[in-house]
This record gives sequence, structure tokens and C-alpha cells, in this order.
Amino acid sequence: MVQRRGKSSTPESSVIEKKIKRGNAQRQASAWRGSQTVLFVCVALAGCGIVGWLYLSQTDDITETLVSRSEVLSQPRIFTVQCSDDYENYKRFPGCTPQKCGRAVADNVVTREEAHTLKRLAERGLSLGGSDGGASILDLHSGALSMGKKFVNIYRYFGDQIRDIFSEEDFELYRDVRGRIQTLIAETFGLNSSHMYLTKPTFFSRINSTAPKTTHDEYWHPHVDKVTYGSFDYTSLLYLSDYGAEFGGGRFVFMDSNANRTVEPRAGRVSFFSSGSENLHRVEKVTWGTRYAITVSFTCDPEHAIANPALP
Ligand SMILES: O=C(O)CCC(=O)C(=O)O
Ligand SMILES: [Fe+2]
Repeated sequence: MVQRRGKSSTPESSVIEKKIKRGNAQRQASAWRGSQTVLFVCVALAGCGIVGWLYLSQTDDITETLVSRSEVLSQPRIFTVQCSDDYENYKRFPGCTPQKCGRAVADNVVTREEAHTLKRLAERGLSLGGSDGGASILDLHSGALSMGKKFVNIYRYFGDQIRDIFSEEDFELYRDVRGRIQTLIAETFGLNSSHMYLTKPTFFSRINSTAPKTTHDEYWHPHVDKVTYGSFDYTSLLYLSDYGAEFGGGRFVFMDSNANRTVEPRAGRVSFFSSGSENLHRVEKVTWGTRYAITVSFTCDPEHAIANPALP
């Protein structure tokens, strides 16, 4: 049995706190909502009538499934989107800074068996703690683990006993998968993979339908990763469980101005995209079951690079 040491909040947790900050997410979503308001006024005043109404009902509803749970893609499915000007506010790095933006989904990069192994790793790690609300994270790099209404650092909290929970093979698999995802992103967006770096936060997430207890549990707010996390240039999500079989709700939604476009999670599915506001997104609320995923993110700025997670 692992003995718990005294509870403490970690400095790393502030990164996670930043991530889930509601105000931020709401600010980012306001541009999207703004366009809806304009249309609403248009409907009320000018009688744009049926067109405006159709637009409103369209953007309120899920309209398009980019990839469903039951499909198995033998090749990545790629959707190009025009880059936003977010990248203008940052230093440019040749061979990495997005010139081509978009989103893509691949089912042929991580096997379902590997996803299952990673899910078991996440289950073991998260069983040491977990949020009181519905969303818990485990960050193998910083050691941040949700606990109650806070975070602890597993490496400090559990010391050497963490080796009873995680093995070198677990970390090796994580590093291998991260490398494959990096290559995939580089090939898809025409980048030089050696100019891309892992950046933080990079974490496992476990989401269920328990009511939120703090803002850390509010994972469903629309947001732009580059705004929320700063250093992100490319975000990837590796899903570890199946939508519709292991959990309900919890689809990933790209919130485009003309439609919502969803990706249905499937164990072993990698979804990735350029992190600017061309890819405003949210996660639907999970209505039943448990959803596991890993967020693995990349930056072009070597100053924001982090090393691969390693057992202490
Ligand atoms: O789990 C997901 O599908 C998306 C999570 C997300 O948007 C994020 O970590 O920024
Ligand atoms: Fe995100």
C-alpha cells in the first residue's frame, strides 16, 4: 500500500489551474457568441427571418461528424483550415510555426492494445487521487495529480513508492507514442519534426458525469489552446476509451462559424490540430461512464520545451 504524505498544492498545478480557468474560456468563446447575437438582432429587426433562424439552429446543434466512433481510418483524415493571425503575435520558427493550419484524425498510429495499456496506467495513477468533481488529471511530467479540490505532486507525495504504481515500460510506451505523434504531425503539416518540442501541460484526463465541485472540473468550456496555454502550436489528443460504449457525451467539437464539427473518441484514435483560434473547440459534457484521454502538445519555441516524462 502506498502511504500518503501531507497534502500540498504544487506550483505545477497553477498551469492546470490556468488551463481550466473559466473566465478565459468564456472570453475566447465570446467572439463566437458575438456573431450569433448579430444574427439574432438581424432576425429581429430586418426580418432576415428564416435564414437567420436556420443559422441559429444550425450553430446550436451538432451538424457534422468528422469521424465517427465506428469508422476505422486506415490513413489519416485531414481537414485544412485557414490559419488565424494568432501566430503573428509570437516569434516565428521556420520549419515549425504553422503556415498550413488544420485538423486531422488518425487511427493507424497507436494500436488499441497500446491505448489499453496507457488507460490502465492512467487508472492506476488516478486511483491515487482524483477530483471530487467530474474531471481529474494526471501529468506525468510535472507530477500534478487532481486530489479532492486541489492538486498534489505525485513524485513528492508518494516518493519512491511511485515505482510500485508505474514501471519503466509504461514511461517507455508514453515516450514512443509521443514520438510517433510528433512524426505524424510533422508529416501532415509539412514540418521539420526536429524543430518541434514537447511542451506543458501534457496530461492524462479522466472525465465522468459527477457534478463539478470547482472550476478545475469545468472541462467543457469553448477555448483556443494557444490562448489558454500560450506555448502550444500543435495540440494532439490520444483517446483511450470508446465513445458510446464506455461513456456517453464527451465528443470533441470544433466550433466553426458555420457549423459544429465533431470527432468521436475511440481507443487508439489520435486527433491533432494547429492550436490557434482557427481551431476553437470544446468537449461535450460526459453524461455517463468514464472517458480517458491524453493531451500531448508541441511548441515551436525551444524555450518552452520540456523533456520527456521520466520516473524519478
Ligand atoms: O479531451 C479532449 O478531447 C480535449 C481536451 C482539450 O481541449 C484540452 O486539453 O485543451
Ligand atoms: Fe483544448
